[in-house]
Amino acid sequence: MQTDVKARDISDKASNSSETERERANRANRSRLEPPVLSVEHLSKSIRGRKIIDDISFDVRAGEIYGFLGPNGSGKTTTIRMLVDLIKPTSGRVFVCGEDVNKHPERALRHVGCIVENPEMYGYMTGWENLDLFARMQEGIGDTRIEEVARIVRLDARIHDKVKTYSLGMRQRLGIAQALLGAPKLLILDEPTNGLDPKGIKELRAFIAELAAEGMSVFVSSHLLSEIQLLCDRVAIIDGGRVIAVGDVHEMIAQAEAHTLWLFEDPEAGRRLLSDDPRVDVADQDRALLDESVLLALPGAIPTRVSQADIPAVVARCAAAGVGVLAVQRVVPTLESLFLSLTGGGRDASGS
Ligand SMILES: Nc1ncnc2c1ncn2[C@@H]1O[C@H](COP(=O)(O)OP(=O)(O)OP(=O)(O)O)[C@@H](O)[C@H]1O
Repeated sequence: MQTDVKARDISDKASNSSETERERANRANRSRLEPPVLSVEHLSKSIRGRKIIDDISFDVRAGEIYGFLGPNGSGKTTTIRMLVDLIKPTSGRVFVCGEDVNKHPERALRHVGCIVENPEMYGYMTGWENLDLFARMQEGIGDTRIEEVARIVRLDARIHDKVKTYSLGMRQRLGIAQALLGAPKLLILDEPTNGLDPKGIKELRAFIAELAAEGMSVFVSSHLLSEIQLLCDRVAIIDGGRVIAVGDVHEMIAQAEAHTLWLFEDPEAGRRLLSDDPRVDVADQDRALLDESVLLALPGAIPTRVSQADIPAVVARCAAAGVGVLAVQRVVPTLESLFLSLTGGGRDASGS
């Protein structure tokens, strides 16, 4: 099934950048009229008779941050490797800025900066020396551009230090700086937040938003819905090698059934009240598929399905019965529960 969710206006995802929401929405509207920067058409890949990628299609527009979301092993890296001609598709085509990646890789890939897996950097050399080494492999990239990319990824203050003294986040950003050297129109990042601490993730998010604000398209893969939700305009969701949905991630989340967590002074009395209430469906703890961080934040919380409109009346009923409500929290669905709502409950790795 392929669900195409109508694109909506862009919200405040780029709050760390200098671009206002209106400017961002205008840019999104303009870019809808332009030809896509990346077009993936019916791409498939079989390895030793096994279909790893099965007929996937999507477009990425100019200046768009596009999420490629799927669980481990769903086929994200294999797809990205085909996007940049590291492996050949079994069938289907990929176009970058209108150029066929398979037929004219050099012409197509001069518009692309990419990090697949961890970029190789030399620890005994400085950040600058590493960038300079890559710059020499391409034509027309001088010191000014190296300075520029170091500034973009916020490494300018440490660019002359040895890479072995860098944190993981700094190495990651140096990798992105390298990918940016040739001023690509499309930046492809495979799970860029892997291994980063919250500060590193926040910084990465901020400058990806800035790059997009300046017109670059960014294609980011992740297995974390929350990450994609914070970063991306639109998303393709991949599972078992098939794209099961394409569209606006916020709309998808809004349409997915959210859980509501309840925390009571007396959990047993609270559970009895909720179970008796026809407006509330008390969810099975194990099947609630809740985000671990939410469960940690609310230990003892009871997961339910309840319409938002009914919550005040249910809270009032609890209060009238003398059962104190400590907290009521709507939770963002996990990738797993989003899958369930997109596939109508029938998640099947084969996609059939
Ligand atoms: N060269 C290969 N030979 C056989 N199977 C492969 C090969 N490359 C990938 N696969 C299989 O294809 C599937 C998709 O792998 P892929 O690495 O693309 O997924 P992914 O979504 O990037 O996952 P992860 O986030 O864990 O890297 C997996 O089942 C993997 O085992």
